[in-house]
Amino acid sequence: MGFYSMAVELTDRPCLVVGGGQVGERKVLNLLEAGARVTLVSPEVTRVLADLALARQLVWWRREYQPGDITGMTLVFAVTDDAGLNARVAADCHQAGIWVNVADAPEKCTFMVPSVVRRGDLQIAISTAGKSPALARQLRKQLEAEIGPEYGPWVDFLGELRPFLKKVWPHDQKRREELLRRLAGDEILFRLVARGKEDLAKERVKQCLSLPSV
Ligand SMILES: C[C@@]1(CC(=O)O)c2cc3[nH]c(cc4nc(cc5[nH]c(cc(n2)[C@H]1CCC(=O)O)[C@@](C)(CC(=O)O)[C@@H]5CCC(=O)O)C(CC(=O)O)=C4CCC(=O)O)c(CCC(=O)O)c3CC(=O)O
Ligand SMILES: NC(=O)C1=CN([C@@H]2O[C@H](COP(=O)(O)OP(=O)(O)OC[C@H]3O[C@@H](n4cnc5c(N)ncnc54)[C@H](O)[C@@H]3O)[C@@H](O)[C@H]2O)C=CC1
Repeated sequence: MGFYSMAVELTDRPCLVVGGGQVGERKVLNLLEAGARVTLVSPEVTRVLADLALARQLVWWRREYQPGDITGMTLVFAVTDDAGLNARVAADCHQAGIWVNVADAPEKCTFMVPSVVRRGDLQIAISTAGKSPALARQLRKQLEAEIGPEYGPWVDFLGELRPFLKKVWPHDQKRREELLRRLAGDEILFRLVARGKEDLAKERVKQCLSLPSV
């Protein structure tokens, strides 16, 4: 059965990470980047995680997992090196109806973490449904070489155009769609924005507005 991909809003949402090793560290860093409120439960943690706890970027419960820990959590990550414990965390979450990621047991996950190319608000997520995380990572590296940092400002630019075009043609959705598709693939505009020449790019958009629709 296939998996359903989502882009999830986690700002200020409580998320629990059980286990503070290498895998826990990777999950925590991604959660913090998404603005989640992270609680970490683990007797020992990596240096990076201990520093984040000291800087109050996360809450660290320095002890072993207890069943009540998952209460009220939006997402839970069972990422210890103890398979039995990970399975218990998963069972607690399944029973409580809480989404859970299990580092060593894809079949117990109610969500998996994809490999992600990040360029500002553009994200490209790669999932293999747990069949080959190594392939997901390799494809991320390939895409990172192809999709450069200039895609961040490009997405911002296109994001500004949409509400503008809605104002210009509030009732002509078909025309807006045609133009937005054309602009998203416009090589010259892309290069202008990549060179920081947003003003020139906007001029070009105005020219496009006067063109007959295709
Ligand atoms: C099911 C899933 C659950 C989850 O964690 O969400 C899961 C499970 C497991 N991973 C294992 C191993 C490795 N994981 C990685 C790397 C990543 N793993 C990630 C996700 C996922 N891993 C989910 C499925 C994602 C999907 O396939 O769609 C990434 C994409 C995202 C992230 O973790 O942030 C991140 C890359 C980030 C990046 O760099 O872009 C590497 C590569 C490396 O480290 O170089 C290896 C070694 C090579 C290999 O095994 O392929 C093992 C065996 C452990 C063992 O053998 O003991 C299990 C357990 C099992 O399979 O039983
Ligand atoms: N999903 C993924 O991307 C990957 C998953 N894995 C799997 O993830 C597991 C964890 O890997 P690492 O982080 O490298 O292990 P690790 O040994 O570096 O860290 C394990 C952490 O779990 C904590 N822990 C142990 N018992 C605990 C308990 N009862 N309550 C709370 N915390 C507890 C330890 O203090 C430690 O911080 C491995 O067993 C491996 O099978 C490994 C590589 C990638």
